[in-house]
Amino acid sequence: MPLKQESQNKAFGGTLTKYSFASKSLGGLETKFNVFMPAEGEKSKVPVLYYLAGLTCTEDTGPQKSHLLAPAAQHGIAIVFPDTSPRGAKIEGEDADWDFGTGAGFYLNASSEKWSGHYNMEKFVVEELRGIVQSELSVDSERTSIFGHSMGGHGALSLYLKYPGQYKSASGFAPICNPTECQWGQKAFKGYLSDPSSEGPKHDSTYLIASYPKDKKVAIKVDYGTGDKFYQDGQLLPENFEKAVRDAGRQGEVEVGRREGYDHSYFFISTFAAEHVEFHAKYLKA
Ligand SMILES: N[C@@H](CCC(=O)N[C@@H](CSC=O)C(=O)NCC(=O)O)C(=O)O
Repeated sequence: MPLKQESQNKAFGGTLTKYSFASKSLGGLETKFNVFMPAEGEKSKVPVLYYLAGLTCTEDTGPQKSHLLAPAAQHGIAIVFPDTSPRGAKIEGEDADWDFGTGAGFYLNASSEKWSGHYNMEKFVVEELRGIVQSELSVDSERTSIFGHSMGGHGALSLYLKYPGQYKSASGFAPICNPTECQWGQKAFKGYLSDPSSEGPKHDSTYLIASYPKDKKVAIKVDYGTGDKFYQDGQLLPENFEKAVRDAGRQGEVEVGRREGYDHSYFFISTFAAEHVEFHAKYLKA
């Protein structure tokens, strides 16, 4: 696999390395991702977390702003930080809005003809990047979990629920919990999906939780802030997800933290970063 190393920095006793490669899932476009590898990775394969960032972010936002590296180093866990969309697909309208197209891939495979050649972030994260990370880096892919922020929180929860068993646990910082019912999700699904009303629920955690296999336990953690303007504007809808969790009889398997006064920013994420890594460490190191 022609992985090109773009940069490397020593951090918290381990390394943060940026790689690039030409992605098949993204129609051959070059993509970049960062990997935090704790010191333990030099001697043996370590568990791995995928961090999916939100709208307008890149592969650099998480490592630079989340404060996730120190707790990951403490628990001996690697973190992979992919980009949030393909870049440079040259599709008309791709750069027109900050909440659709570039920087807004929504972690699904587009089914509409216009976008489906490149906008396949689901396949990219679940299959292609995971395969590359497993074959090229010192990680134990049997011990993989996923988390993310906002659009990336939607990605983490929905991919966890769509692929039972592939991820040991999932968590979201202010995740978009019910994309078919909020403006961000409706706009994305209308653009990327050829039949949003029938396909949308298949990418929506608030619906997916009901069909998760009954013989498997769910391990999900969500935190959101009451001072988050996107929560106040109805973009996140954690209450709808909580109701779906109750209806599915999964109350004991999903933790939802309502954090008084916190907003949508990386100050909120960094406040709860260590708690989320600790949550995942329980499942990754069980
Ligand atoms: N440009 C927008 C704000 C965009 C924004 O807040 N993006 C969030 C993710 S929102 C959901 O996915 C983010 O993580 N931004 C990066 C950061 O460093 O904060 C606007 O004008 O409102």
